[in-house]
Amino acid sequence: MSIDFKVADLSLAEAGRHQIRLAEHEMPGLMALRREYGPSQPLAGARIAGSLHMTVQTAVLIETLTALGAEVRWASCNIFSTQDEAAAAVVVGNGSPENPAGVPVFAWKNESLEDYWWTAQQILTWPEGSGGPNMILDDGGDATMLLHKGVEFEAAGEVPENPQEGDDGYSYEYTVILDVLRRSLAETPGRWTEIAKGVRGVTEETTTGVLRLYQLAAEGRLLFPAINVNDSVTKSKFDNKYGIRHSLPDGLNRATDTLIGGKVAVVCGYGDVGKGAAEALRGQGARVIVTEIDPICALQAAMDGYQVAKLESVLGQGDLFITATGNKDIIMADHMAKMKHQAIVGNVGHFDNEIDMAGLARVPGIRKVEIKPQVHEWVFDEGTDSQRSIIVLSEGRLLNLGNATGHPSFVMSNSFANQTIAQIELFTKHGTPVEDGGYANQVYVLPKVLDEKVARLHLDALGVELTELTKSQAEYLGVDAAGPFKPEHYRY
Ligand SMILES: NC(=O)c1ccc[n+]([C@@H]2O[C@H](COP(=O)([O-])OP(=O)(O)OC[C@H]3O[C@@H](n4cnc5c(N)ncnc54)[C@H](O)[C@@H]3O)[C@@H](O)[C@H]2O)c1
Ligand SMILES: Nc1ncnc2c1ncn2CC[C@H](O)C(=O)O
Repeated sequence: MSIDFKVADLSLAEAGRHQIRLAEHEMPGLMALRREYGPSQPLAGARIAGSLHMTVQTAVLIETLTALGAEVRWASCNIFSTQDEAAAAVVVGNGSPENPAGVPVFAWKNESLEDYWWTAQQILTWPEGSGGPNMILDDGGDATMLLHKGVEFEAAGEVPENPQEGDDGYSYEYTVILDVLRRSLAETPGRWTEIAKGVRGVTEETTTGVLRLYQLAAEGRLLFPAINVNDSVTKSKFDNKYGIRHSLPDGLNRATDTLIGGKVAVVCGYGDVGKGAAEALRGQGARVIVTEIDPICALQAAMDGYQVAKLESVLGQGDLFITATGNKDIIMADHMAKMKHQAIVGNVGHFDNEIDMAGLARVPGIRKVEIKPQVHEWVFDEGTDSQRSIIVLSEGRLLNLGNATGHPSFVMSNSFANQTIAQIELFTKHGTPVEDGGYANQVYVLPKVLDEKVARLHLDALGVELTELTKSQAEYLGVDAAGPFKPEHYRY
């Protein structure tokens, strides 16, 4: 291979290619964008650092970006979410003229945290003379955060001391990140500042990554423009909800094959993901209890027929606990100690900070038993009359990608069509004055007309027959018959 890469097993490439070929049929949005923009090559010159779950669906996204002229380097945004056959197929390539040599991928299932942060460096540091990345495509914001922290510490002239266990804000992963940056500053001072200068913008996939972007922007620390892909309606109201509705039961069944029907399922968080999770579990016959902090979402859950309770009130009832909050410290060790024998605990939020895995490991006498990869039994009070255990999936990381293969292609086609359009927007509008439609170092959402375009690209495949507004109806509604059909403040 003439490119650099690190994947589990290149011999899986043929198997991956078959799955990618079938996925293309299920991703009409991406395939339509390849037809529409292929001739004009709008991403020619784009060098995209991608940090997003390396799945079969992501492979179709990557090969759409290269079909539009981009060079790409890719890592996964989670240590368990890579499908090794997809990674191998992307490295080998699809033999197209725009992608003759394949794409450098640095991702494999079951990375260590040290591996993970090594892969993040690989997508941000391009071969000598290549010019480095000029676009970032992020999911959760780890690549964007590494670059921003690198610039911050280079400006400070040093990397802070590693926090010690027990310090506020301590996590082992954060010490890994600081070690990476400390080595980098020693080896190549100014590297991250140089890289950041070349980046035209970042497009962010998910709710949690978007939160981090708005925080950076609010502090005036965002180093380049950003597009919040998550809040395209055709992303968050589809992927987050209908995607999890499909992939949560998939993950649970592959992990434990425990019957869900008749059981009590507790879903923490009733936002877009929690709504899909609750619907899926009710669809399997579970009695679903929701926890929420937001009175509006709590009222929605109640009106959708769910009991809404505090987690502490239902610990002894739940057979299944799923976190979907995008927040931290949701299920703590003392909660898990009070759960029923063999209760199943899993997370579908972006990060593993929703479930207190570190606290669980510190419980006196606790024993961790690997049932199979990404399925662990944690035994409390072993050898005593009160011995019991819980089953934790994917070590608290998102189980639909750790224990299964994530959302299906059709729903990811919506998300990734938004990603592709957002990449084209930021790359081609670089240098355009804001008053002429360019982008400042702020966070933007794609215009509704593009959101509706993504929806249109997916209607035929589902046999949708769209009604057209008459001229007088359009005038009555005060909209253009071709759309956009809703005001910006409309909530879908
Ligand atoms: N696993 C996947 O494939 C996948 C897909 C999309 C998004 N996500 C991630 O899932 C998470 C949720 O995404 P979302 O779009 O549903 O976000 P959201 O903001 O729409 O919903 C989160 C909900 O959790 C609630 N919440 C916050 N703290 C809580 C607490 N302590 N107790 C109970 N409820 C609480 C909020 O009020 C909100 O209603 C994010 O981390 C997002 O990045 C994962
Ligand atoms: N199949 C998938 N491929 C890539 N990413 C996936 C897949 N399923 C869920 N995700 C997570 C991305 C999702 O848009 C998010 O917001 O986290």
